[in-house]
Amino acid sequence: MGKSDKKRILLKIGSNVLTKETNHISKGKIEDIANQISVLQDQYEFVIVSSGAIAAAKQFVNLDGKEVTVKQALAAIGQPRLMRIYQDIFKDAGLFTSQCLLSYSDFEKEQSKENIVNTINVLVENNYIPIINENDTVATDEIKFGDNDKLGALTAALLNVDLFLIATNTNGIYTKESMAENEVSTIKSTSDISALKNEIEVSISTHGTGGMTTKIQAAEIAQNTNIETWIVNGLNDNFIIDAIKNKIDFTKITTK
Ligand SMILES: Nc1ncnc2c1ncn2[C@@H]1O[C@H](COP(=O)(O)OP(=O)(O)O)[C@@H](O)[C@H]1O
Ligand SMILES: N[C@@H](CCC(=O)OP(=O)(O)O)C(=O)O
Repeated sequence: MGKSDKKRILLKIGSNVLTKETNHISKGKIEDIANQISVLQDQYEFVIVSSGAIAAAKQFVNLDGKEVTVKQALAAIGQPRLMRIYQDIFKDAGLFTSQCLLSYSDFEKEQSKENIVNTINVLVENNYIPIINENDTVATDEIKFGDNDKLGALTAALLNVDLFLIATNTNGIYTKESMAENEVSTIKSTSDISALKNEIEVSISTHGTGGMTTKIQAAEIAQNTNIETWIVNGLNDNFIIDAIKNKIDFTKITTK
């Protein structure tokens, strides 16, 4: 089978977006993503890195304790539930889904890397959208640090995608001045990762999360393999299409 001439997008969707900042998975958000993929599918093919396993479990089960093993158990309970929600909603939009569970260490072994690429290529060629999450039973990196950004970047680099799109809950990366003044202003385009890191240092304490730091590290991994990263507000409907059409503010981290 020949390689398609479609542009390949690695779409990373964080728990904040998937839950629309509530305590349950938003079917409306998954519908929004499915509808956009269906509109774009003639020109773009998608590989998804999706968080949300723990959130999907928490909405119906309560396990005692806050330690990592409890989170791992919650992820094991929630992952099939999350996948069923994806499968049902994507099917209604005429799309097929598949699940791949990966961990960082898989990206350190040549054989595993080759196997990942081959499997994902067959899935995509046959129109089964791969939905990737960390294999939380065997690896705890992402649930310890609370983000799938690095997993998204490693996958984007391994697959040599055309675009790495991180869907989060802000209109991209804001300048530290604008955050301090409470009138946020998006950094629209830059290739200067170290300058971006400086913007964030102060902003983290303002907002009290390290969320953007891991996104910038992820963008750096992508940039090192010549891939552009877009950080887009996934809470808004139609965010992928609107970003492609340049109708919304978001941050582009361009290649050097
Ligand atoms: N300069 C900045 N611009 C935008 N958001 C920032 C900045 N610095 C820190 N943040 C924080 O990063 C958060 C996004 O990261 P995170 O909470 O990990 O989301 P996700 O679940 O999408 O991975 C924002 O909601 C914001 O609180
Ligand atoms: N892999 C886990 C946790 C990953 C996580 O929380 O990441 P993110 O929402 O991207 O910051 C899950 O699916 O719940």
